[in-house]
Amino acid sequence: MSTVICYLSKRGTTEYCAKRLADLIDDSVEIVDVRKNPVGPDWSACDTVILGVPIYGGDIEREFKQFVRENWRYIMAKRLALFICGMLEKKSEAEIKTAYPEQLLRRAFLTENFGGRVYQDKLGFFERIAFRMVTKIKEDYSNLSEEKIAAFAERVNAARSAAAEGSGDGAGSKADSGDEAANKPKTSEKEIL
Ligand SMILES: Cc1cc2nc3c(=O)[nH]c(=O)nc-3n(C[C@H](O)[C@H](O)[C@H](O)COP(=O)(O)O)c2cc1C
Repeated sequence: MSTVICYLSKRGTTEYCAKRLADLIDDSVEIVDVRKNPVGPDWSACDTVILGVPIYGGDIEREFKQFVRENWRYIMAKRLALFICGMLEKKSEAEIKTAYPEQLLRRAFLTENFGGRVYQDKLGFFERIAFRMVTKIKEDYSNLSEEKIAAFAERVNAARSAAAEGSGDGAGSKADSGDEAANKPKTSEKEIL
């Protein structure tokens, strides 16, 4: 069994995080850009799913929501970890809740905001204005945390090893996120959305 990281990225930061995680996770990892592959991976081949999405204007892109909706039953059946890329650290908790439906959050054994980065010359005129309004930042800026990415990967590795040794997902698992559920879809998206 392998790990799949499904992400959306507008300007490369979330993609960078997905690739860093893939380097740090001790497993064969498939990376899926949901804009290029909205159908998703071969879900039967993986037991661990990581989702990652950036925050813009307090929300996430419609395509990502659609990807999650359309693949709900598969995602809910796997060992699940979720991240966002957002610069507003104080809003991390609220933005994670905005990015992911409540049931996905309950299902996940791990959630994190890795921070974000912006290069002003990559922004269009209106986006530059919107960015300044939201963040009050006028320069290039990064608060992306390599430490958080590494710690996240470590917990994914720990969960996989614990499951391999037969002791659940080993990472503060929640009631219905045990390994026995990893490949058995229980809930259809129609029941949820
Ligand atoms: C126009 C604009 C609006 C943004 N709004 C938010 C926001 O509401 N909350 C937040 O935490 N970060 C916000 N950010 C920061 C982005 O989440 C950050 O740059 C992230 O790294 C982008 O990821 P990406 O490169 O994968 O698209 C905003 C950035 C821009 C350019």
